[in-house]
Amino acid sequence: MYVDIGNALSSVATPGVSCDSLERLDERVADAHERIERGITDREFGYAALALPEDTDADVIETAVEPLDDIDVDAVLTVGIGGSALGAATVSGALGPGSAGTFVLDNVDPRRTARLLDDLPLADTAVHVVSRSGTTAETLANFLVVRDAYEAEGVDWTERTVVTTGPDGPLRTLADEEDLPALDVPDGVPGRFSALSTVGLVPAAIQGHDVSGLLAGGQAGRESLSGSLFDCPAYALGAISYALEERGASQHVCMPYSEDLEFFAEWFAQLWAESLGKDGLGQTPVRALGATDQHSQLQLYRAGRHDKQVTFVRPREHPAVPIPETDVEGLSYLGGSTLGDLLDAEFEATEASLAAAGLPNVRVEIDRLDAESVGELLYGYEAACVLAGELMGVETFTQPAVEWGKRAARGLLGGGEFEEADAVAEKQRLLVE
Ligand SMILES: O=P(O)(O)OC[C@H]1O[C@H](O)[C@H](O)[C@@H](O)[C@@H]1O
Repeated sequence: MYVDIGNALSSVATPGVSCDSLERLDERVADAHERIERGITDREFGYAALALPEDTDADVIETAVEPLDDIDVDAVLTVGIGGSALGAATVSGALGPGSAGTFVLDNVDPRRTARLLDDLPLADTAVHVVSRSGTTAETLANFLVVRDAYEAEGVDWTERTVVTTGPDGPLRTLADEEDLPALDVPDGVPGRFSALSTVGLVPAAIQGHDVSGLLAGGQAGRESLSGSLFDCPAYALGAISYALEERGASQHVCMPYSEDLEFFAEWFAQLWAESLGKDGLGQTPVRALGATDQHSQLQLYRAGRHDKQVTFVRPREHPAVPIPETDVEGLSYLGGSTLGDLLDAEFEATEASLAAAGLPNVRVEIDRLDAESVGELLYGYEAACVLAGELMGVETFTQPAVEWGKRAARGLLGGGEFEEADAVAEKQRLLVE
């Protein structure tokens, strides 16, 4: 992974702004790096995520999905939500379908769920049900609906299902009762940091992707961590994002120039929002796609309120799709190029346009969309996020605000006594009166 913060540095280095000078910032990166290293070594909660490339056993994942070889798997359906869905969606999205298409049920929208279950060839569809807690209402409800659809078609779902969950909870009970292949979530790793584990890699294994390569890429990211933002791409990204946030960049636009990285932008949104949105701080993540969103959002980024950091994410190599020569007047300039050339030109023009307008932007590149590069990209963003959290002084690995809503929803559905549900009921009562 390569990170170029050149276009953002001038914003940070502007004299008189209430932001650390670069030198001081780098000293703080060195301190934070020491803290992070201690956390990784001791496998402390959260920091353990940065040890996943070493701790995840590709063989365990590959062995768990072996029984699926007896079925001609055409599709893999992930049933999970948040960190239990987005890592897998990102990996599979970035690497492409491999031997089976991937689908994700991470919402309880009845229209979408019904349509998806109607369309999927269930006899040839493997299901990966993931919930770290084993209690998340959306995931368990969707799984019950999926099971029912298999039974209605007379297809044995138990032969097609792999579960990944924690040691307790209803999902673990169900896996035990039905004798399903069940993988453990890694200890001490919050869902949004678990892409490079059983949580994120099962669909990739079913699709025949190179799970060891993904972990090797993560390990390259691990080995690149060092005590200076000038030597470590991940920390350059984390430190500049922190510094820009301090300077008013309250929004962080993640703009991949690759359709296959669209899920990556969604994964980034959860990582950044849940980890850093605390104590009145944090950057609101915004998802955009190059070149498409140049034609819808770029006007705002360049000429609207300068409260944004734009981070471009792109592979350096593209498959060659030549644009045919034409003698149509006004189009001849396209002939002889490839779609990749055009995409690159669009990217470079946009980057220059934002820089010329003084909007800080960062460039994150990988060589190509292969297992190693994607593993390194995911690891690099996680390390960037952990570093930014250290610099901001927030509790990166918790999400109390999300949990309030989860408890309230369960309470409202009769899933136990929850004070939060009482608060919602009281608010509804006041609205009615
Ligand atoms: O994996 P689960 O326990 O089902 O949790 C799924 C998701 O639930 C919540 O929304 C949390 O805020 C997320 O961080 C988590 O990834």
